[in-house]
Amino acid sequence: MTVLGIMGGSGVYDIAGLKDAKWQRIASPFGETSDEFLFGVLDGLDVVFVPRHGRGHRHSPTSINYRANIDALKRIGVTDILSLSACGSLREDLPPGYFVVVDQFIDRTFARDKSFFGEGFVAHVSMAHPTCNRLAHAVHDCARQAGFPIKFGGTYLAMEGPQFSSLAESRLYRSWGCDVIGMTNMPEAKLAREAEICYVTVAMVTDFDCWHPDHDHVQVADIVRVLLDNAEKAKTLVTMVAPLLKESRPTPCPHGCDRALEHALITAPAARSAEVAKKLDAVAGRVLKAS
Ligand SMILES: CSC[C@H]1O[C@H](OP(=O)(O)O)[C@H](O)[C@@H]1O
Ligand SMILES: Nc1ncnc2[nH]cnc12
Repeated sequence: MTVLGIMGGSGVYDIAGLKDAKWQRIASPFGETSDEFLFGVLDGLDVVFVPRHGRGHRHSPTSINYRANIDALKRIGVTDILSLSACGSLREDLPPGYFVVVDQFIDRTFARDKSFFGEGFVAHVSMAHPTCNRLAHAVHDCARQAGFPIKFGGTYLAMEGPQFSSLAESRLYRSWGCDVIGMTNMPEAKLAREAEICYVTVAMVTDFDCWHPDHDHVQVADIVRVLLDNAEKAKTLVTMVAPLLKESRPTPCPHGCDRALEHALITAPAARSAEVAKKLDAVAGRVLKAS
C-alpha cells in the first residue's frame, strides 16, 4: 500500500485540504524530528507531511535531523517521499518560477550525519540513480497537466550553507554542469535510499544565485517573494499526484528503491553491533528479518 510522505521545504510549512488532518509527534531512536508530522488523507491516499525546517522555519539546513525525519517516516509506513525544495538556478533557461524534477545530486555538504549505518554495522547502498524514476514521472506528468514550467531531470548541487555561495563557487558548479543549487536534499535522498523509500525532489527555482550578470545576487527577501507563488503550485501538484499514486502502484518498485538494502549489508551477522542493529529496526527491518 502506498503512503506518501511530503517533505515541505522553505515556504511550505503545512498542506491544506487533508481529510482527518492531525499533527502528531513520532519518536525515533535517531533523535527529534523537525516537528510533529501532519497525518491525513488526500483523495483516498494516506499522506504524511513533514515541515523540513519546522513550523516557523526554526531549523537551518545543517541542524535538521535528517536521520530522525526519514527513520520516523519509515516507522509509520511511508513508501514514497515527494520533496518540495526551493533552489537557486545555475542555468539561464531555468528562471525563477521554473520547476525541476531532480534526478542527480552532487553532495558538497560536510557537517551532517549521512548514514543510518556506521561503526558496528556497515552498509553501502547504490546512489547511481538517486531518485525514483516512477515517482519522478508521476510528478512530472501532473505538473505538465497543470501547465507548470518544468524540466524532467537535472543535477542539484547540495551545499552546506547556511551562507549562500561565493561567485567562484557558483561559477564552479555551473562548469560542473549542475542545474540547480540548494542546501537540504543531501543527505535526505541518501537516507531515503538506505530506508528503501522511493524519493524524488521537485526543485522550485527562486533565484539565479549570484552568477548571473543581469540579476542581483540572491537574498532571502527575493527568495520569499517567489516562494509564495511556487508553494501554491507545489500544493496543487500534491493534490494532483495523490490520486495517481493511489491508482497504479504495483509493488515492487520497478526502479528497485524498495530493495536498496538487498545487497548492501557487508558486516557479518556475528560481527554486527547489537546496539546499532536495534536502532535499525525500522530502516533495515525487512532485510534484518530475512538474514
Ligand atoms: C530560504 S532560502 C534557503 C533555503 O531554502 C532551501 O530549503 P528547502 O530545500 O528546504 O526548500 C535551501 O536548501 C535552503 O535551506
Ligand atoms: N541560491 C541558492 N543557494 C542555495 N540554496 C538556495 N535556496 C534557494 N536559493 C538558493
